[in-house]
Amino acid sequence: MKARKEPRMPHLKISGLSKGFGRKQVLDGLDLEVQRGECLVVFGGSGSGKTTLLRHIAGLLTPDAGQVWIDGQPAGDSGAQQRDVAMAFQNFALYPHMSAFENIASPLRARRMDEAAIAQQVREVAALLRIGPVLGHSPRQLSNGQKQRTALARSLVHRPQMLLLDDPLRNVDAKIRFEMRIEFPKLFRAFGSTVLYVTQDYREALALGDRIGVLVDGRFQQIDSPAGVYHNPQSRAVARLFGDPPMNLLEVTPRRRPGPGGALEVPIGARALALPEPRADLAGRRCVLGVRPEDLLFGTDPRPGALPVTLEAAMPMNVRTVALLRTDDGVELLSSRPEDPALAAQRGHLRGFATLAPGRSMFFDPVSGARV
Ligand SMILES: Nc1ncnc2c1ncn2[C@@H]1O[C@H](COP(=O)(O)OP(=O)(O)OP(=O)(O)O)[C@@H](O)[C@H]1O
Repeated sequence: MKARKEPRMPHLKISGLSKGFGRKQVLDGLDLEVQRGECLVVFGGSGSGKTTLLRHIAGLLTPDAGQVWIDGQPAGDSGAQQRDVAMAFQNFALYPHMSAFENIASPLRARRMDEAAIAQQVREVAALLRIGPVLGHSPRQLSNGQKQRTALARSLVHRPQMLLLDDPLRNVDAKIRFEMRIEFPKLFRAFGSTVLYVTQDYREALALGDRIGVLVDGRFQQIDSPAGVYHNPQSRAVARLFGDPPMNLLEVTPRRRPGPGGALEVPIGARALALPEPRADLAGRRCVLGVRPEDLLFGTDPRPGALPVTLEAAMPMNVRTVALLRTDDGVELLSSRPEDPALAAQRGHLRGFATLAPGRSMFFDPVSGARV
């Protein structure tokens, strides 16, 4: 007889979680499942409820409704201490009177571990975080990056099964943020912890998440892989949260192009832009067209179905060049392409044409914002 495959129990399961403070509903029937060893990034704007969610998982808040399960056990049944959940906050405060070693050792001392085991575990985690040489220093002798690593070592040292990180890179400089973004995935893998990682920075979310939960209005609007939220957003709200420069969003009513074939175009002012995808279902329907700047192509050669535009300005941005285009009716569009010094050096206005990259346009309902 064949063995039946048991469905894997999620390490963390949240269903219908609701929480309000006064009249403000912060979490509104939120659902989530996270597998053991997974890094789920909770991404949302300031005040969207990210910290409130982590505090429920850590057992520091009681929900108004709904439930948190850890390993299939209702989380309310045991205190946060027993749950093997570690939480680290934005400011990562270190004890100022203790050395880096003692700061890292403090959770182990609280567990009454013996000295030899403490020394070994502290040294192991310090080696992984590359702070071995500064373990004897006090916090004021550490650079900001070393402080950050020390604080992180303190939350990882007892190898928590679940690690809740509340925007840990918010207050560090760009260089450390970049370094840690590269190192975090390796560290998380080395420790095997399930990680819930809160951030307001979409680049951090894309870099770190196995999956990203996009928190808007107290619920996850989409929980998906980084590629999924970026290339296949299920709503306008999710689409506009990812990407810099942001996605072009235009209210349009697609119509059939003259001639045979049944292809569509979107009128923009007095002209129209041909749609490369077959979306006959959208003919005559008012909707919002979403096009990422990298999918709006600019060139100086006329092409059938291209939209005449004027290049107003081009600026370098990271290793890309972003062009601000304007249609003859004054509609502004952003187009981006791999670094293009000739375009970036362009002075004065340049006439040209905009076209859509095939298969990359998205459409949203103008009222609900849902993908159509
Ligand atoms: N204990 C509390 N009492 C009253 N209101 C609270 C309390 N905790 C949080 N709030 C409110 O709930 C909302 C969500 O707060 P929360 O800290 O969860 O947001 P966040 O997404 O983590 O924001 P940020 O990214 O800015 O830290 C905010 O409007 C906040 O003012």
